[in-house]
Amino acid sequence: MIVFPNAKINIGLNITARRPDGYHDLETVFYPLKINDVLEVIEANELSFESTGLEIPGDMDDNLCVEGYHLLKKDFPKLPPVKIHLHKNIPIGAGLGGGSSDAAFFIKLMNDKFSLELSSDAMMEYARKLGADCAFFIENKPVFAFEKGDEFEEVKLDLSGYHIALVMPDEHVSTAEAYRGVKPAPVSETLYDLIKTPIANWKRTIKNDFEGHIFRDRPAIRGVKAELYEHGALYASMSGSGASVFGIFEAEPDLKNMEENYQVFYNV
Ligand SMILES: C[C@](O)(CO)[C@H](O)COP(=O)(O)OP(=O)(O)OC[C@H]1O[C@@H](n2ccc(N)nc2=O)[C@H](O)[C@@H]1O
Ligand SMILES: Nc1ncnc2c1ncn2[C@@H]1O[C@H](COP(=O)(O)OP(=O)(O)OP(=O)(O)O)[C@@H](O)[C@H]1O
Repeated sequence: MIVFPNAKINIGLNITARRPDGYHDLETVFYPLKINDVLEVIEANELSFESTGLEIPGDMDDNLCVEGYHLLKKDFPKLPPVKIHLHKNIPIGAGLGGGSSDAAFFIKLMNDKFSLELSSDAMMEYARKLGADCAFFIENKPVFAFEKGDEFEEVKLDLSGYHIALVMPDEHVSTAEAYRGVKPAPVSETLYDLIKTPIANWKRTIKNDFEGHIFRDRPAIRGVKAELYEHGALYASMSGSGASVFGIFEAEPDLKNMEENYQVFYNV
């Protein structure tokens, strides 16, 4: 069985409080992107994991798909061993949630393949244990997310009439490091309301709280956002904890000069 885990972007990200468990409360809007990994699972005699494509840091046991297998196996001891093949295409350490998506799609695939009969809520519960971003990818539709980023309210947001371009500078930001640099603060106007306003307003109203310190330490990323605006973006922002930056355009932009320095994905 083969599935195609996709990336996400965060449109707006407000970090509102530090939680007693060391995590942070936040509000963000998750939007699915058309950049995909390929994940194949075959029944086998022993558990194995192999990856092709982009190199994934860490060994087999650190991979979120393998962690997902162990998590399910605890509750479904009869689950047979599987061979997992992941072709990695979503940039890593990019704020695109690639690892989280692989894990969520792995859970959905195992649920289908072995008829585990888990509800969407039950799969989200497993996903939450693997990472804050992970639960979003179970239903994988635009949502306003709150608390740790793993509780959701559906939002009607359809950007299919726009062109989203994604630019990947040659920088990788660790999520934990990104959170350490932020001073949480409550918001005066919730993103849940702001996201319903015209995109032309977003440049003024919708922010990613990570940009402050990450742009200070890594000016190249700030430069990418500025260039997207110079190319006519209606809205541009770093995604999640970076380092990728996306731009929302009315028509397909010509970013050829950016392609010389960065990896550019069009119409994602
Ligand atoms: C930056 C975002 O991608 C925005 O969507 C997410 O908040 C990160 O989600 P994720 O990568 O799935 O995060 P996890 O793997 O659960 O956590 C990685 C690290 O990020 C920090 N973390 C994450 C989520 C959150 N709400 N508060 C945090 O402080 C913690 O230090 C944690 O150890
Ligand atoms: N299947 C996987 N794909 C990529 N990274 C993985 C995977 N499983 C575990 N990891 C670990 O997770 C780390 C970050 O992965 P990922 O690419 O999802 O981060 P990110 O782009 O910063 O996403 P996020 O938006 O969730 O912060 C990697 O450095 C790697 O060690």
